[in-house]
Amino acid sequence: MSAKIIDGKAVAKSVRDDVAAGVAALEKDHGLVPGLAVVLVGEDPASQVYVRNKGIATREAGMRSIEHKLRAETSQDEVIALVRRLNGDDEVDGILVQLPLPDHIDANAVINEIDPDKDVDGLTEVNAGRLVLGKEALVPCTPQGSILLIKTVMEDMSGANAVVLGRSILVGKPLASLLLAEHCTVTTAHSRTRGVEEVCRQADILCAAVGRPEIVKGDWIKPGAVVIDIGINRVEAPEQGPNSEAKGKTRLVGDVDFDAARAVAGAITPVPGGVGPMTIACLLKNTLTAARRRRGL
Ligand SMILES: Nc1nc(=O)c2c([nH]1)NC[C@@H]1CN(c3ccc(C(=O)N[C@@H](CCC(=O)O)C(=O)O)cc3)C=[N+]21
Ligand SMILES: [Mg+2]
Repeated sequence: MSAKIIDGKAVAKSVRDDVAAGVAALEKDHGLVPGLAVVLVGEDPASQVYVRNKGIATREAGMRSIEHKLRAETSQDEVIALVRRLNGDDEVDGILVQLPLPDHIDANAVINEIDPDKDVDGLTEVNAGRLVLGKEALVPCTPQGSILLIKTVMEDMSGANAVVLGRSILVGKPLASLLLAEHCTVTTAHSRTRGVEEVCRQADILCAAVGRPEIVKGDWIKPGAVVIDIGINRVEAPEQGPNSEAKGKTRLVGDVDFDAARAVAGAITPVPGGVGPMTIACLLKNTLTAARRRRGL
């Protein structure tokens, strides 16, 4: 048996098309063009690529992209002052502060300055609280995208055993809340979990978000399970010898040993082309949602 490969790029495209249609309707009916402000501090190359891609996707959806690029030495107070300015700017519907921030800045302090109704990353304490309480929230993009991908292969998650590997604030914790809201029986496993392989083998839905390349092996997976690989790990391309042209090149791998897993799973997301594209699509979705809700639409 070989698993169905879940095409995150295709699902993301359809989410983005829906967002674009919603944006067009908002402009036609109300003369509103949603705006997404992205704040980048420093010159981290990976972050620069993400921010550029977000800008392109935002404009493709018909929204305004407002990019603030600050020097790596920018003080925490200056970043907070910018966030407050964006909070007060009516043209700005969504605010995303790109993580990680430089070491001298307390990311928590900055994130919690964001107006919760513009917090399109869903990372403020207010949105995290709303999510856990089952209230209307802006939901973190990667977990939201993961749920949408599961729904493409599983009509009803009710009663399913869902295991989330990882307990980060960005992914693991909110994903566990979302799975619970879908009526799954949810287990969060992490570095202190005893017998993690056996825990994973019970999963009808296995979500891996620990940031360790290919740690989930084929024999951790229950036959027929849905496997959502949230890891994005850049590793040295191993097939390249010292004389290879590609020496020093890297490739992207997930937290799951894909080739082994696809022989056991019922459905699986690839890396790249799985959850990653959904993250950006859901960011656009949240920005449209924020633009509507802020105006009671
Ligand atoms: N405030 C904040 N919110 C974030 O959501 C956030 C962040 N900071 N900092 C960095 C991480 C990472 N992240 C990704 C988004 C899309 C892809 C993505 O589209 N990946 C492609 C491949 C991209 C590539 O080739 O590098 C894929 O998986 O197919 C990956 C990673 C959002 N993050
Ligand atoms: Mg996110």
